[in-house]
Amino acid sequence: MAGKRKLILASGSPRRVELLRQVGLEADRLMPMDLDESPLKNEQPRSLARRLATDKAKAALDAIEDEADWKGSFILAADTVVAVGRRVLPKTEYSDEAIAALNLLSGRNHWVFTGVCLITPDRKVRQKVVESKVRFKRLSDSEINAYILSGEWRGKAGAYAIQGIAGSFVQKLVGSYPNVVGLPLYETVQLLAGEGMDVQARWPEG
Ligand SMILES: Cc1cn([C@H]2C[C@H](O)[C@@H](COP(=O)(O)OP(=O)(O)OP(=O)(O)O)O2)c(=O)[nH]c1=O
Repeated sequence: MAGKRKLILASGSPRRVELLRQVGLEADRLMPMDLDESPLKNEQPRSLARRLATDKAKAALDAIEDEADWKGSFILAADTVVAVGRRVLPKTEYSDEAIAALNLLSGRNHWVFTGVCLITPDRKVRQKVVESKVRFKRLSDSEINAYILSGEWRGKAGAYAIQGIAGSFVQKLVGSYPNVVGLPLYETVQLLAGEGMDVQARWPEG
């Protein structure tokens, strides 16, 4: 019966909705979960991505506790973390922190980790962390200033969005492009299918 279960996306991210839709999966419900996303002391970027994805999914599970119609749903959540070495870059809110982050990324490799958590209808908790290595070209001050004016860095992990102007900063990407945007598609669909979702039955007809 898991094939017919509903899918809750524990997210408020329009990018995650769009990425799921791209592979023929429409979430039946969106549940943005507002959590404190600060890293714990000495927490590695990969562990942070896994923990936050899991906390978002579990928070959604708690929230539907009294909703009989949604109890046996799949719950999917994700969290994307940008890191240089062990250092986690913030989701930038202010231009000075965005300038600092972009200077750090300039001419270097960094890692993007996206944690994905799936809670199954029988409440098993499945997790994956997908990593991608991204190399930015060297950014001049004038490029950084112009990028700041674009506003595309606002609220973004690592102060950039690869799906926008910053796509032109990327010299090399080893891993998964949708993972950098916010949801690794191959791994997410593997997780869902592996836990009994009839993925193809959800594909739209054209
Ligand atoms: C590196 C990178 C980050 N981002 C953004 C997406 C997110 O805003 C942010 C990662 O934050 P997340 O906490 O993973 O996601 P979110 O807060 O947007 O959504 P949710 O409700 O699911 O928690 O970085 C991009 O859009 N493109 C990129 O290339």
